[in-house]
Order: sequence, then structure tokens, then C-alpha cells
Amino acid sequence: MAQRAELIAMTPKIHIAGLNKYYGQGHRRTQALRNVDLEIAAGEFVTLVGASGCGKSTLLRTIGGLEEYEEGDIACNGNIVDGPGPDRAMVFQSYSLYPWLTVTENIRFCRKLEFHRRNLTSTDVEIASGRADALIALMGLSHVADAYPAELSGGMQQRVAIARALMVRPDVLLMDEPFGALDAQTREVMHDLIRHVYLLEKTTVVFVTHDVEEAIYLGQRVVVMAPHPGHIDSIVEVPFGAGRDQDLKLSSEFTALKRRILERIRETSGVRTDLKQLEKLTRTNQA
Ligand SMILES: Nc1ncnc2c1ncn2[C@@H]1O[C@H](COP(=O)(O)OP(=O)(O)OP(=O)(O)O)[C@@H](O)[C@H]1O
Repeated sequence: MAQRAELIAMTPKIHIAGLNKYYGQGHRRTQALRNVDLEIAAGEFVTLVGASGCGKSTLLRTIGGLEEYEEGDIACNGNIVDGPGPDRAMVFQSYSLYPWLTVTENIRFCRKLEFHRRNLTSTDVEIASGRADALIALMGLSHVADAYPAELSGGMQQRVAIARALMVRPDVLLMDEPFGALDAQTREVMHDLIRHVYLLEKTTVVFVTHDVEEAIYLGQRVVVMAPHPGHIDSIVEVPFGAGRDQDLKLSSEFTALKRRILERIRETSGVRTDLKQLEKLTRTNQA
């Protein structure tokens, strides 16, 4: 099997070089990302972790074309990213479904818009309907296909949002803390579901999370980001193969990796220093 470096050389799905990103103007201008270099191969599952404010969402949104960038390059399939496109679908923590449409209608909706735009034929529409039905089955939504979002649990709503994102057969699925609002049990189910879908659809996935366990369980590589300004601190290869189950999280190899990444996030977040300063301040005030 080809090594990752060879894969990237053959098919660099996402290429990021020298990316600097700023927010605001004048004296309010702040740098959110500094000199980010990252290459992601076709079919890779990469997770982004790091302390709050280190630029995970900014990086993801910039890849998605939702944020402009001033310096550096981002390319998807060799094409410079200068806005959103059907090659990159996004899934957010909030499900952002259309409340007045059923599950099936939500999933078909954006594809319908595309048909209108591109003036496609009824055969294309039929093919899309088949795709929608397949995704509904794949995501375990068949029994709620005619329900409205308000009638579904959070986990179910997120399944609909993922199915909708997959509807356009994106090359890259960009996920911003998609399971952040779900309870622990539902998250576990969603982890196994998203891995199953990923292996089946062979999509490239970039996934932002606060949860290091989630990042290791899902990813082939974990990109650890650090703040002030946001940058890539290190990239950790996950040594586990495609066949993963929940018991993996209990293995010593998994917990050691988790400890290593958590330690790195603590080191780079500055929280430890802040606590020390706070202790010092408290002692001074008490003296
Ligand atoms: N629209 C915006 N305008 C100005 N500054 C912003 C904006 N969005 C993000 N920032 C700043 O950019 C930096 C990176 O934010 P970002 O949300 O990307 O970090 P994050 O790692 O995703 O954080 P979290 O884990 O808390 O969601 C932060 O300092 C944040 O305050």
C-alpha cells in the first residue's frame, strides 16, 4: 500500500501553503491564522484539535470558502479556493435544516437548486432521488423519512444534515464540531456511523473537534493547533487501521496517544501559565 506522502504526491486533495488569515480592520485587525501549511490526501480523514480560539473553525471555514484569506494558497483538486463550491460540503454543530421540509425534502433540496441552476434533465433528477433514498437508508433515517426536523432528536437531525451534505457527492466533507451538541451515547453511535459512511463513500474528511478522544477515534491524522495567533503545532499520525470499534478507546495505545495530545494542547494553550499567575496574584493579595 502506498505511503501517505506518495498518496499526497499522486492526489493532493487539499493543499494549503503559507496561509495567513486576519479578522477586522485598522487597530482591531487581529491575526487568526499564521503560516499554515497542510496537505491532505484524497480519502484521508483528518481531525483538527486545539485550545479554544486557536483557529480550528477559521481554518475549516477558509477551506470551505466561507472566509476570505489575504496571504497564502488553498487549493482543492488543484483549483484555488476563492469561495464555496459543490466540491466542499460543510456540516456545522447546529443542524441548519429547513423546518418546513420533511427529512426527504431536506436531503433533496440543495440538489434541486443545483438542477435549476444547471438546467438538468428529469433523468438526472431520478438519479438524485435514488441517491437520496440510498443516503436515507445509509443514515438509518428510513423510518423518519416523512417527519419534520422538529419531530427528530438532535442525533437524527444531524444525520439528516450529513446526508444532505453528501447528496452532492462532495470531494471533501468539512465538519465543524458536528457532534458537539449531542449526549455521550449518541456521539458514540454517530462516531461509528460517520466512520462507516466515510469508508463507504470514500470522501475526504476534515473534522474540527474539542474532544481529543473523538479526534483520535475518527482520524488518520490529528492536527494539533495552537493559539496566538492560530497555527499548526504538530501533526500526529494515528496508528490504528480502518477497522475500529469502541473498545479501542480502552487500549493502552489509545490512552497514551490521548494523553500525549492533551499534554500538547495544555502546553500550547497558555492556560497553565494563566493559572500560575492567578495563584501568584492570589498569594500577593492575601499577603
Ligand atoms: N468573525 C470574526 N471576527 C473577528 N475575530 C474572529 C472572528 N471569528 C473568529 N475570530 C477570532 O479568530 C480566532 C480564532 O477563532 P476560531 O473560532 O477559528 O477558533 P477555534 O479554535 O475554532 O475556537 P473554538 O474552539 O472556541 O470554537 C479567535 O481569536 C477568534 O476570536
